[in-house]
Amino acid sequence: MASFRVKGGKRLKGTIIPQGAKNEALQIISAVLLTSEPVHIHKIPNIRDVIKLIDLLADLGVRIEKTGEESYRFTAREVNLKFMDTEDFKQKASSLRGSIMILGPLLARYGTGKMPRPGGDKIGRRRLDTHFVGFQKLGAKFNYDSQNAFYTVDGTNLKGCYMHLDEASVTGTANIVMAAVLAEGETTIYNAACEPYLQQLCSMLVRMGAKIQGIGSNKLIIEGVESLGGTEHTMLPDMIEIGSFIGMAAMTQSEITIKDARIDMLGIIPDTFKRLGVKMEFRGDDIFIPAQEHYEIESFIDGSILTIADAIWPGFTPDLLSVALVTATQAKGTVLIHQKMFESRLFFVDKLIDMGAQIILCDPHRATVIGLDRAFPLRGISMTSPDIRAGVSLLIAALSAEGTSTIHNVEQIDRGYQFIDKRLQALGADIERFD
Ligand SMILES: CC(=O)N[C@H]1[C@@H](OP(=O)(O)OP(=O)(O)OC[C@H]2O[C@@H](n3ccc(=O)[nH]c3=O)[C@H](O)[C@@H]2O)O[C@H](CO)[C@@H](O)[C@@H]1O
Ligand SMILES: C=C(OP(=O)(O)O)C(=O)O
Repeated sequence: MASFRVKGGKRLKGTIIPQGAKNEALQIISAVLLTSEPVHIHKIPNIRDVIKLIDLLADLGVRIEKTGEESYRFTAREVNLKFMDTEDFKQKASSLRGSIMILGPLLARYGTGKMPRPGGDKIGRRRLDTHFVGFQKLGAKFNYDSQNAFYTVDGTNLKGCYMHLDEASVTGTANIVMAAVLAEGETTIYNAACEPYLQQLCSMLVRMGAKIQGIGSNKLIIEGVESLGGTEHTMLPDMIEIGSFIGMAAMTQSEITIKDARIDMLGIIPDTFKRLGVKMEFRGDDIFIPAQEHYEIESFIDGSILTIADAIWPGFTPDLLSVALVTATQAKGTVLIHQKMFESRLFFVDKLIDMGAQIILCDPHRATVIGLDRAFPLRGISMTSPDIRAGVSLLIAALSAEGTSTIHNVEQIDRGYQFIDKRLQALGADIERFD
């Protein structure tokens, strides 16, 4: 288990370039299984989950060539389906969440797919019903071996249909879209998720020859095609990283420029941090965050306490609520943070409280933060990162705190943030990794 030692209280300064988006990468890399032709992908983040998925594809027989620092060419000419029956597969596929998205492409192209219960953050119940109900509606047979926690889908003649998803699941929508693009006839997916990750996936599939209408909306209409061809794709900058850097800059009173942020694809993220009082300027496609000693949380128009809640896109992503929460700890004012989707994602606030933050955990979904307005700094402590986004929020708290903090289990942070210690060192942070 690796750890970070962080000496807090230093102001950071400089420019940071966001990595390619983690959750987009997991979809896009799974989609290479849909074609026998090469798919050349750029801006692939060098993070644990993505590397694990690439390894899994290599084990499935996909030819993988590294063509640049962040570029790979994938050719899934033949796929070794037998690998899915091995212990090795079970162990590797169950270690990340994104692996679930190889099922849709394998079902579409080979009529079969298998998967152990996938891993990912332990942030509450993470059901997969939407994925499997969608496959079944397309005509696949589904089996769940509860003793071994192993899912199987089979169906060689998928047929398009109308479906209304029970929830707008991000990975579920990606999986069903990837199954439907090669199904016979028309599939309508209503209540589809439409995060930028999905917009990017659908646009790539269209470049590969798929017929998809409604990209960016919650109603996708897909006309199945016989086969798909190769293409080239570049990942968007990671919007969750960008939000994390905005929060970090505010908390540490740092002047930071986030380069090439694709502001047009960030949705409500910048405005949400602005409501916490964080000042920023858009300079072309860069986000400039000035060093700010004080920032003040807005109230609602009627004077009541601001609520920041997560919602499916185009709402505020749940993956940035922990960062919004930590950012509020040094603001002036009060905010209610409401995590609607996941029930175990706010428990990390006990560590922030140990550091001196004023937070009331109302219930597993809601926390009220009473900002300190820098009346005193947080103090460094020793803590363990429970999940990827709580982990980065604790890191932000540690960077702003007085004294030294130790954060254990930083593999959780490495799942989603590329070389984060080195990139923060380049901005002047005093952070050191040790085993
Ligand atoms: C690899 C990947 O891409 N992971 C992301 C993906 O996970 P993932 O695709 O697993 O998450 P889902 O979109 O399926 O659902 C997330 C949670 O929200 C609940 N839910 C979802 C939709 C809805 O309309 N109502 C509702 O309550 C689900 O029951 C579940 O508990 O999307 C999540 C929600 O943005 C993000 O936190 C994860 O980072
Ligand atoms: C919850 C997340 O990831 P995963 O779905 O891979 O666990 C996340 O990226 O915040």
